[in-house]
Amino acid sequence: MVSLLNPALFKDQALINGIWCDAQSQLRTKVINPATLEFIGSIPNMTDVETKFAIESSKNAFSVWKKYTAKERSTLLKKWYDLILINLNDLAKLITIEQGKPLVEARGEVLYGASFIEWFSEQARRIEGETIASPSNDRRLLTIRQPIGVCAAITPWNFPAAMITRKVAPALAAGCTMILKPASQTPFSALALAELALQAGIPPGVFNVITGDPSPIAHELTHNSTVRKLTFTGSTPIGSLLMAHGASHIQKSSMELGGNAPFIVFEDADIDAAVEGAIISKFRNNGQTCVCSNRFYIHTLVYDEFIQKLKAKVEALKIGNGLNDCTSIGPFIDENAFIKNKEFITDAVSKGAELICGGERIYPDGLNGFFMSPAILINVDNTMRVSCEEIFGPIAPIMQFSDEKEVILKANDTEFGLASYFYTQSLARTWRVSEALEYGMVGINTGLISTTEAPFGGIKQSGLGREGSKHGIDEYLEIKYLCMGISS
Ligand SMILES: NC(=O)C1=CN([C@@H]2O[C@H](COP(=O)(O)OP(=O)(O)OC[C@H]3O[C@@H](n4cnc5c(N)ncnc54)[C@H](OP(=O)(O)O)[C@@H]3O)[C@@H](O)[C@H]2O)C=CC1
Ligand SMILES: O=C(O)CCCC(=O)O
Repeated sequence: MVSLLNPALFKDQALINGIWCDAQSQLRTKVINPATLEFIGSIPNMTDVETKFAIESSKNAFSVWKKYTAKERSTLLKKWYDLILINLNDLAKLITIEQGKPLVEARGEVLYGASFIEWFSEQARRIEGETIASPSNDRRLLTIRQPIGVCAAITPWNFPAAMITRKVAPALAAGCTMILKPASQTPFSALALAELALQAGIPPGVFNVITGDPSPIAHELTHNSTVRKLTFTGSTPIGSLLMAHGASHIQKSSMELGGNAPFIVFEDADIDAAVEGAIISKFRNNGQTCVCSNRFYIHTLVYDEFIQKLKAKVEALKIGNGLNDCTSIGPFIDENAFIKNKEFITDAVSKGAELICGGERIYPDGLNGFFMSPAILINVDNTMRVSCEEIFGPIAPIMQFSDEKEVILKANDTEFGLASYFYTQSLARTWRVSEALEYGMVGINTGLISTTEAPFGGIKQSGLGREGSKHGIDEYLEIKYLCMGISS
């Protein structure tokens, strides 16, 4: 049992129509702490049966919620935001215990997650239509924007709070209702957020949370034509599967999928800044974010300096239980993630790469969790899995280059297109490279790009749609065109 300042935040039931409930089967799934392997609690193992109830509840709630004025919705979202800030420390502790990230990052995630609720509480009041110049005097043309209706979200374990608010807040701001299925490995943050939404006065059924077996739940969410929109963050294969399911009734979807971010350091870069950016963009959340740098391209003229400085910083990272204040790197989410990363290293080394630090299983302070020391691989090439697949772990694969055109070709040579990064002090190169990179997001002289105010999303197989920013709410609105005949 987790000890919290506000014990009411630890919920181990699903929330349907404002009522905390168990699975009809009474089956439950265990959740463990990935740093200690200790049992945290368990959650109802629901299936399509409970999903149908949740959809019905969301449908009924939609008929009420869509009639709230924009200001009323905005006020309730703002109350939710305020309650999250009041409970910041408990929510951060829950994230660290179920996901493993250091407490300082978990606090950052709660604030980042809350910022979407604050932002969309403001955007709720800026949903606007347009008037259109008419081609004839006997007609007037205009548009209004209306909520899509019942929406569903399926979220991953790497950001147990922020991936929820980034989807739920714009949906509710638009006047939609939402059914969430959080990741089974990190459900407690989502359930705590739902409890706070109830306390804020968001009406029953507007935000439902169901936990359990992803296949039957997702099957119902994607085949039931009441659910007009699905938003997903996770792996590309599951995103593709969900889109295919939803296609049966032309379900609208937004997808935030895998990445393979290049991180390019040109010869005119500020190397200390580039090393700092590399540490943040590669090792944040133990490398488990979709925008983490996946491949480093370093210009030959600054290669030795970059490697030497990066290695010193990587070796200084403190690995351990995220609840300890000095920890900068936590565990993998599970053993499979550890094994996958070990295989990346073995594959790369067998093809000629050199492991210059890390890559070992470790037991910091005697902990049994899924820990690996952060690794740097040099002499990497594009035949190695580590440069083609999403790593999602603390491995930095490094390659050299000497020509701008060549490095852009290599950076774009992937089916992914989410985040990319480069370092230079040349203004002309900044524009050239920014325009040439085939990615939804480009970090220039920074390794940290995410913020509520900016559009987050990818191109190619990294996804569809944008989250956050003024565009995020559009994903939950339909445009309706009104054509008014006018007798003269
Ligand atoms: N873009 C991103 O931010 C993320 C990318 N990934 C990538 O995916 C890899 C694998 O991670 P993993 O956690 O397995 O990612 P998944 O895509 O499998 O999981 C993400 C979400 O999808 C759900 N899910 C799993 N299987 C199905 C299914 N058949 N139908 C519907 N929903 C499903 C999961 O539920 P449940 O938890 O119940 O299994 C979870 O809620 C990572 O190593 C990383 O490369 C992973 C997470 C986030
Ligand atoms: O990994 C993700 O899907 C979310 C990235 C977190 C962020 O930077 O917004």
